[in-house]
Amino acid sequence: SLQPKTTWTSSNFSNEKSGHCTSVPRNANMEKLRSGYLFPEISRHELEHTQKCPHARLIRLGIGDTTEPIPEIITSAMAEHAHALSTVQGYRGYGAEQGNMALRRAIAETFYRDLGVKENEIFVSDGAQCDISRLQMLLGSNVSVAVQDPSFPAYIDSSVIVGQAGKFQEETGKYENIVYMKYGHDNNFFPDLSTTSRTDIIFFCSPNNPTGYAASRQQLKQLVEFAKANGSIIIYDSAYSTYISDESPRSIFEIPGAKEVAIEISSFSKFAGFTGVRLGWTVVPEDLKYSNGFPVMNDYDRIVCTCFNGASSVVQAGGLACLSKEGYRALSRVVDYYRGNAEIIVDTFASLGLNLKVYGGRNAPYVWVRFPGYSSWDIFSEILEKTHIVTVPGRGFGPGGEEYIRVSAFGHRECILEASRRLKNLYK
Ligand SMILES: Cc1ncc(COP(=O)(O)O)c(/C=N/[C@@H](CCC(=O)O)C(=O)O)c1O
Repeated sequence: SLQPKTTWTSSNFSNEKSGHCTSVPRNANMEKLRSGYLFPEISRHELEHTQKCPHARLIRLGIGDTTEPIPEIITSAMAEHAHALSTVQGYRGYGAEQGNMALRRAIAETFYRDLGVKENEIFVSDGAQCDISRLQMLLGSNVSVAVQDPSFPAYIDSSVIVGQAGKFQEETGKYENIVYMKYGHDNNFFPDLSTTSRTDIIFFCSPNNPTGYAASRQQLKQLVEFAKANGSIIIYDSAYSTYISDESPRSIFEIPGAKEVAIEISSFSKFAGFTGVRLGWTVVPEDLKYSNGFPVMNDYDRIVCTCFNGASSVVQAGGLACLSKEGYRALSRVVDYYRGNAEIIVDTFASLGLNLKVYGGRNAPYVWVRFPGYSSWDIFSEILEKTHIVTVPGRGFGPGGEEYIRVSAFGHRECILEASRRLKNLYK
């Protein structure tokens, strides 16, 4: 249940000293963060709405959180492992910080077969969001960063927290020292690299959150060449790769030369429903070297060993079951179910006849809807107030998201159909 949680930020905290204060100074980087993290903010708006309309049946198409049960073959593998911990012969303590070797091998086999990714280059974790922060610890504050605009907010917020960013500029809605690679309907959803400044790190998400766009092979070749020419490292987020239904690359390592310039993070959250179970992985290729020739993988291994004691053994048993033939087949049916939801959402907005433009939903569980001339927070509020449907205002993903909303396809089918009916009643 949603508890009222005030997120204390610079904007809603007054500096009056009340009661005892320590002498510890606040981290100046935390001061730079402009508002609460986007998704708890959405939850806060949702809570306020339910308090205002206690009888409304809310439909949550905001935070990209899975809703369908995990197939029995996977949950029973976790239960079996958990029960074995009650026996002398079955009990296990700390595992390898890098992950269970059988699981690392299964990830290599399932997602990187014939791509030359080896199991020792795969680091199992408690989720991609956590790995983003561990990678930021690895990189430190003296690197320059580029992000897509709009983009998943964790890249920017973690860059601010570790000190890579300068001050926030109210007038542009951007942080200094971060390069925002604008992309959208007017440039085929891929940034113009010919006008993009060089940075040490390039965060790139495909299929993209929030736009749902999957970069083409040609575009990713450009990205790899751009990174190679600039001596940059790509951090490629493939959390939604299992939703790709066309020939778009599922991994950056499908692109020749990528192992010398890219790290890939991914997750069990969106294809296995592990958003609350917590399991992900990061690929750091042996060929990826710092400017002094030192392998990045060695330092990432040190970060993992020092700052993380490995993913839960129970959850890793579940991960292994996900990648079994039967488990993966069962999960593919769930991914198809969400794809069907996305199709209904795309058709709904396309049918409204307003001057709006509908993107995404084909290779990702997100539909990206543009209401030209409207503020995305106004659209978000109008839809919430008049249809009790939660979406995410595009502006929350960066200045490039203005005029858009993101609609998640994660939901029970009857909720998606009801949302479709309500939107048609509102706008038709
Ligand atoms: C591109 C991308 N990468 C990583 C994640 C989080 O992955 P996990 O930490 O493995 O669950 C996400 C999760 N996104 C959800 C949930 C966000 C959240 O609650 O932090 C969303 O965009 O609604 C993501 O979109």
